[in-house]
Amino acid sequence: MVIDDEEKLRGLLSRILRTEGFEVYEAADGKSGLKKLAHENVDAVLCDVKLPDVNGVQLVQQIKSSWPLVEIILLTAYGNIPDGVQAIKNGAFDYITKGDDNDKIVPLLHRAIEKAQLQKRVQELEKRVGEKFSFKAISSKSKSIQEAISLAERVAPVDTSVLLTGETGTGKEVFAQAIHQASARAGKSFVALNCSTFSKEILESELFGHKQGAFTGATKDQKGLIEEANGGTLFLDEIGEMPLELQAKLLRVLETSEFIRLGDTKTTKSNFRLIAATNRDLKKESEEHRFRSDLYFRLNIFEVHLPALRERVKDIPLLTEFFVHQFAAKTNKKPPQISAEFMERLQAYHWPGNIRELKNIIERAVILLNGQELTTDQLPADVTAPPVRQQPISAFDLASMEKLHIQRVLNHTRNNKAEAARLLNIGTATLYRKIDEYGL
Ligand SMILES: Nc1ncnc2c1ncn2[C@@H]1O[C@H](COP(=O)(O)OP(=O)(O)OP(=O)(O)O)[C@@H](O)[C@H]1O
Repeated sequence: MVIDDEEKLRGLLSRILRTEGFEVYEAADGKSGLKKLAHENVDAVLCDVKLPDVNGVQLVQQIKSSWPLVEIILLTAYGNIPDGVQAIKNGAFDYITKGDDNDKIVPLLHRAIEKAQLQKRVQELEKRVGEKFSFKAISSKSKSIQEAISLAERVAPVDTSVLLTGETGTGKEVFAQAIHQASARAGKSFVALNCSTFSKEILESELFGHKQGAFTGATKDQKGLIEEANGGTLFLDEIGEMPLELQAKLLRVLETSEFIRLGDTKTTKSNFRLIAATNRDLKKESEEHRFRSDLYFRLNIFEVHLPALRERVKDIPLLTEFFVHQFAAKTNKKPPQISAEFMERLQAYHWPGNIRELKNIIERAVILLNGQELTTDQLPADVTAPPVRQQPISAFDLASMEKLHIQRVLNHTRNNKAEAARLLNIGTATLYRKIDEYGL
C-alpha cells in the first residue's frame, strides 16, 4: 500500500509497482491508510513522512501496534536522517530518501514483503502446532482420561511444576505439550529430555551446559537445556531414572532459578516451568531412597495420572479410527473399513505399550492392507491370540505358573507348537503332553 498525499507521485509509484507485479492499494492520508489496512490483506506499506493528518514516523508506530506483521518503508525528505532513524526505532523495516533512492524501492519492497510473508507463515505454523498439541486434540470418551484433561487444563495457566504419571506410551509427552500450549509460556520454547537415555555425565552436560574445556571433548561453550528453556517449559521424561546427585542439582535450580554451567564459575539464571513425567512409583522410590524425597515433594505438588489404555477401552475405537486415517493418508491409501473382529481383538488385548503400541500396530496393519477392510490377518500374533485368563494363582503353585507361561508362548507363536517347544526349550512330545494335562 502506498500512502502519500501527492496524488501524482502516488499514482506514478503505484504504476511502477504494478508493472513490477505487485498488487497495490493507495491512500492519501494516515486515516484512510489505517482504514484500508483493516480491510485488505497488506504485506508492506510505503509511506510518506509528511502526511496531512499525521507524521509518517508516528504512523509507523500506529500501524505496528495493530498489525505487527506488516512491514513499513518510510519515504523521508531529502537529508532528514533523524526521521528515518526514529522510524526504524518505531518498528519500520527501513527508510529511503524520496526522489533520491528510487532504484532502491523495488528491491527493498521485495525484501520487506518476503519478511512479512515469512512471519505470517511462521505465525500460521505456530497456530497449527498449538492446535495439534492442544487439549482439544486429545480425543477421548472415557471418564478417567477426561478427568486427567480437566485437571491438566486447570493447572496449565498456573505457573507451577506438574508431575505426569502413567505407564509407558500413555501420552505423558502429549499432555506436557498441551499444558505448555495452554500456558502463558506457549510462544516460548518447549524443551524435552528423556532422563533414561544418557549416562550421568552426558545428562548433566545436556541439562546444565558447559564451558569450553570443562571436560575432554568440550571444544566450545554449550548452552544446556535448562538455559534453552528460559521463558518456556522444560519437560523431563522418566525423571525417576535421574541419578541422585543430579536430582539434588535440579532441586537447587528449581528453588533459586540459578545454576552453574559445567566448568564455569559464575551462575546463570533461567526462568522455566518444569513438567516431569515418570512411569515409576516415585513415592515408593523415595521411601526406598532411590529418589530424593525433597525433590519428590516439590514435584508432587500437582500430579496428573494418565490411565493405561486397557483401563480406557472405550477410547480404542476412537484412537484406532484416528490412526487408521493418519496412516492411510501417509501411505496414500483410501481409509479402509475396520472389521468388527479386528476391533474386538484390539479391545480385548491388554496393551502393555499403551497408545504407542496401538499406533505402531495400526501403522503395520495399514501397510499390510491390500483390500478395502482391515481384518485380523493384519494383526500380529500377540494381539489375535485369545487372551490369557489371568486366574488368581498362588505364587507357590508351579503348575499354574507353567500353564500360564506355556499359554503365553503358544499365543506368541500363533499356536505353532514346534516353534513353541523350541522357545520353551522342551521336546514337542513334552509340549503336547502338557497341553493335554493343562487342557490348553
Ligand atoms: N490422545 C492421543 N491421540 C493420538 N496420539 C496419541 C495420544 N496420546 C499419545 N499419543 C501418541 O502415542 C505415542 C506415545 O505418547 P507419549 O510419547 O506422549 O507417551 P509417554 O507416556 O510420554 O511415553 P514414555 O513414558 O514411553 O515416554 C506418541 O506417538 C503420541 O503421539
